[in-house]
Amino acid sequence: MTKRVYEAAKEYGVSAKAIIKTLEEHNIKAGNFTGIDDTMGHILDKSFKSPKKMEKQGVDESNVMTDTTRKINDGSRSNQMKGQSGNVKQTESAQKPGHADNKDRQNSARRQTATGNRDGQNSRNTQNSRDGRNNRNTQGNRDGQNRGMQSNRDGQNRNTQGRDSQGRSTQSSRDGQNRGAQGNRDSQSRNTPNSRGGQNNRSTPANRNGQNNRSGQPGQNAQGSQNRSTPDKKNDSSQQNRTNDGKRTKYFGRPQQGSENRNDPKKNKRGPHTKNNTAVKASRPHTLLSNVLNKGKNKNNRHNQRNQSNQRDITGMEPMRKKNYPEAITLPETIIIKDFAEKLGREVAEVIKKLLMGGIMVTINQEIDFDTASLIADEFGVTVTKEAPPEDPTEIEEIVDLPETLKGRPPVVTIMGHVDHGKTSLLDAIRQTNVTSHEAGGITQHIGAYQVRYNGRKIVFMDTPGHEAFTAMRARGAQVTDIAVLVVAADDGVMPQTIESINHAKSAGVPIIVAINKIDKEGANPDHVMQQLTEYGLVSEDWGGDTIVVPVSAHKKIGLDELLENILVLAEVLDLKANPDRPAQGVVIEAKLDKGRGPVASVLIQKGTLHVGDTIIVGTCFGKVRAMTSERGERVKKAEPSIPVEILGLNEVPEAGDILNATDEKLARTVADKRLEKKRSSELHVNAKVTLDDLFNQIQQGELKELSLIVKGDVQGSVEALSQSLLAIKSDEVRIAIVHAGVGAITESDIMLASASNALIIGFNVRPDASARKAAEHENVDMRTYRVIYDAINDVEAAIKGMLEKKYEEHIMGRAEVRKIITTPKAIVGGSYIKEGKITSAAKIRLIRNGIVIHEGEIDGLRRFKDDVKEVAAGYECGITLEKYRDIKEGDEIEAYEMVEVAAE
Ligand SMILES: Nc1nc2c(ncn2[C@@H]2O[C@H](COP(=O)(O)OP(=O)(O)OP(=O)(O)O)[C@@H](O)[C@H]2O)c(=O)[nH]1
Repeated sequence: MTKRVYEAAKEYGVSAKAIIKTLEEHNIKAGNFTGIDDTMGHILDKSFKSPKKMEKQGVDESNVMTDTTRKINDGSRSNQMKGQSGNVKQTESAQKPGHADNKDRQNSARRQTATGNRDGQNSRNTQNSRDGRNNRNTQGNRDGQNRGMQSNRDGQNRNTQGRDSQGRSTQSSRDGQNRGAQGNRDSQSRNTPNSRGGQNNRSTPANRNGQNNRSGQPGQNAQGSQNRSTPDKKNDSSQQNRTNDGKRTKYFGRPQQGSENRNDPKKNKRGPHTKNNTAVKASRPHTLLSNVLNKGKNKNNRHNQRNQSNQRDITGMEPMRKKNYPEAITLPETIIIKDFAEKLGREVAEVIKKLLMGGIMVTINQEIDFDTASLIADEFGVTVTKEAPPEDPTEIEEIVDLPETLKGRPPVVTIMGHVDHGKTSLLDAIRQTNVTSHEAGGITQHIGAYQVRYNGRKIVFMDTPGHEAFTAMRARGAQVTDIAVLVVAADDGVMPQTIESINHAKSAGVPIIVAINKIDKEGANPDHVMQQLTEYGLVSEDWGGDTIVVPVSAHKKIGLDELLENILVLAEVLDLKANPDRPAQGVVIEAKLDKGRGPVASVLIQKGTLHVGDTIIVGTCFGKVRAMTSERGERVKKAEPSIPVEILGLNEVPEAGDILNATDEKLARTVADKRLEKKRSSELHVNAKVTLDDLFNQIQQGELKELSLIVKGDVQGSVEALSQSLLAIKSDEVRIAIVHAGVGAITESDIMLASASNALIIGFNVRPDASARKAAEHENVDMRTYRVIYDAINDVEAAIKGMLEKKYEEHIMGRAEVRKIITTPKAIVGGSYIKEGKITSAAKIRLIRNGIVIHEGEIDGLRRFKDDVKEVAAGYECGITLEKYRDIKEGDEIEAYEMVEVAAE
């Protein structure tokens, strides 16, 4: 009777676990009650019997295993050890050129070893005249054993295809053994790994080979399985094995045939390097299938897949289903993962995985930018070039100016600085000294910029001090400023807007000249200012830095020449140039509709020269330049780079920051039309947004069948409660859907979601953050915030029924940031900085922490220095105490608002 694992364990004096583990290492799954077949027996012998014992047993076993087979077995082992065969001819052939090409010598060795085994098997089969059952068992055992040993030697390889193939062979052997030698093994045996091996074998080449051998034809898998499941048949099969003993070469016909082919290259259709080919050829269709199966079986095993391809290489065959990965691809600015994977010829999962490894989480339909995509493509060894962006019919083609066409142009200067530090006074002082007195005549008029002449050279000053104009232009992609003059009052020093100005200039890449103003004033301390500026990276040239610092007095007109001189020096360093001989390009600084003259636009020409009579396109407007005027009110016929002019002749009023292009009339018209179309459609899109006020109207007009809501709240409980209550609102006309509900402040992404899904945002005890407010304004998204759930539900219900009462509207006055907490015996004072608008002592306030409203109430005290004040404007600091509330913390936001009565419509 067959030994069970636990019995064997006793016999070897080891634990059953050790037995199971050892068998597992040889790809045999076993449990405590699994019967030990011969293959297993040999494995266990080798593992748990001492060499001496083994030797002895080897002799003892001579009645089972012939000397020949042992020799071959040894040969196979030595093949494995050396990675080459010294004594088996067929194995030598494995080293022929086709294999020598193979870089993976290790695999080659493995392959050779496998072949050696097979060969050995064949020769055994041929030579052996012993009982078929035994032979087959022996073969099976040896085969299994050898390969098992190989697996042992190369643990890594256990999961490779090589190993698979070994595994399959092993299983096949076992299978053959089961069916052949122990055809009537008990059912338990069928449930052992062997029988599982048998199942696998049905789809594996080795087994199929075995089956073919047995049946003499392929496609006997079913029979194989029948054998296993039908004892009678199994017996038949074993009977057949035995009776067919003499025809064993037929049994193993294919390998034998393969062996012949290997020995005789002439017979080998695939050429000299196909020793293995032949073997594989015989089983190629099976291999294909088994590859697929193995892929599924071992899909998580990268090594396996890698070695599969190695194995194929060793065979010298074309890798099966070889993918032709592109070497180079072109990519647009952004690409969806799915399309990207397609371009790479890779699985989406592979691409996502690579991104994940780079710390980027994406989904199949998500977009990645060109840079990210190039990095990933690089990982796959694919070269990337950027696709030319599709032509935009709303764009005017950029003219590239050759270096030789460029000529010097005046610098354009913007004056920036904190409130009251003297920007306007400085501009005026420069204008008075350098415009009115030097260029007599003409009434100066405001056109947004003016030119001054100093030492025979021009400087253009933007007439709108402060960074508002600067940032507005930049937001539209227009950069007009070459140099920023940062005005800092010598008595006040660096203030919040000074820092903001520095940051704006820095982010725009505009060099800064510091003008320390009011040096005439008592208490002026320019050194202190210079000291403060070093903290922001502005180190004066006098102190070894590279920032030009000029002490000035706008009032006393001190240092103005020096300032202008330095502007010109810096301009020279900047080497400001433009091509004046080309169609003009400029930026609108200001625009208005003049009753008498029609649309008027102040433009700063940046490239080329604008002439009266030129056809121009400015944003969505177009026209012919009817007249041009300088800031002195003089009519001019042309305007060169850096020159500000006021132009007449446009069909509409453009917006500040719009780009002017001189072009031909037809193009101007069509492009302006396209731009207008684009603008209208985007406006239409924005206008279609649902609002609580317009809800009833939209429902009535049948425009709205579903009211989408985004619910944000301070805690999960309130979000859930509010969502449930909102969903419970009954209406025949409209269905309520909550597209998103979450905890936390209303963010920009909530707004974008609301915009995309035409949803209303209902906030409970939360407020929108700054970017969300801006986005909501831009996207026309209606946000409603509540402190009482009941109010929110009431409002939505009333809006659906068209009964929304709206007597008062909340008007946000300003926002302050609490920067320091001052504790006094009487109160907790929030030392705050007014970021936007203003805060008045009578305002209602909300105290917001991380976007959550933590308190709503009134202001108790508003102080600047030691004085109580009624209001504090943006850019100033103040102390705020709240009525009956002391939990103020640094970083909190105080939002001041008032309720404004809305006039009845
Ligand atoms: N003593 C002295 N006072 C000056 C000087 N320059 C400006 N001032 C005064 O400082 C105050 C603010 O000057 P503005 O030119 O209005 O300052 P600003 O920076 O343009 O102010 P905003 O336009 O409010 O941002 C005015 O009262 C000026 O008279 C100066 O050089 N010396």
